[in-house]
Amino acid sequence: MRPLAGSYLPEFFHEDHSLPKPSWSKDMRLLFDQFMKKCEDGSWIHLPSYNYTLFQRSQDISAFIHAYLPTASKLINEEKLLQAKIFTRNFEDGLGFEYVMFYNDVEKRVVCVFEGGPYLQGMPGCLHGGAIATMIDATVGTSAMIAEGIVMTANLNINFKRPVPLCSVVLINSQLDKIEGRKLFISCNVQSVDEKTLYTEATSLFIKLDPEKQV
Ligand SMILES: CCCCCCCCCCCC(=O)SCCNC(=O)CCNC(=O)[C@H](O)C(C)(C)COP(=O)(O)OP(=O)(O)OC[C@H]1O[C@@H](n2cnc3c(N)ncnc32)[C@H](O)[C@@H]1OP(=O)(O)O
Repeated sequence: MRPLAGSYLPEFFHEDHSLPKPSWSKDMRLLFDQFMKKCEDGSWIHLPSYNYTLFQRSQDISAFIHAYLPTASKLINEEKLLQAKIFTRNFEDGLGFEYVMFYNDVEKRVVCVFEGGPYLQGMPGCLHGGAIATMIDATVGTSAMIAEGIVMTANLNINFKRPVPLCSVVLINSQLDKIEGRKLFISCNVQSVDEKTLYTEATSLFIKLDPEKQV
């Protein structure tokens, strides 16, 4: 399996969607700048984000699925796979998921600065719970992938404690708690920018995929 490499991907997939855009709010931009400052001494790393999955060439996606997900591969339409994109990165700017992640290797933490746009409404004026769950999964998933490579979410347990106001900026803080064999335990919370409101708490279990197993 070839590793993910920027030079290996077609030019139009190189756009890093985690960089500031005119649609970002002042809070989002401020937090981005604060974290970029923390990156200067190397303690934090800015994680780029693209709108493709691990591989873009159809034969590589196919090889991945056959190696890691042989059961699913029987039901997958390979032609449709050519259109596959990460769904959090395919809304128009400012309308859906706007986010940027940073990683601290010493603390084993991934922090996501997230602003959920107007197309993510659930209850009036509030962010849809599924959108929050998606971003929690993406944040803890990133943490798991950094630690162990090819992983899948086995369990995601979420307590929604306060509604998240639509179009507000939140901090998603994740922490790799422990690794036991193929199991990764990662906890997470979602807080307001001023850290005064705890919106959501979550725990998760990720499993490192074993290509010897028929999943
Ligand atoms: C560039 C782009 C970046 C983009 C980066 C963005 C990252 C996004 C991340 C998104 C990730 C997803 O949404 S993934 C999509 C949602 N998830 C899925 O579809 C996964 C579906 N489930 C599965 O395929 C399977 O259950 C697996 C792979 C998770 C595990 O299967 P397996 O490999 O056969 O493992 P198995 O033997 O069953 O379990 C291994 C050990 O884990 C335990 N275990 C397994 N499941 C559970 C469970 N739910 N709760 C407790 N414990 C469990 C077992 O008891 C066992 O413990 P012991 O006996 O060893 O002690």
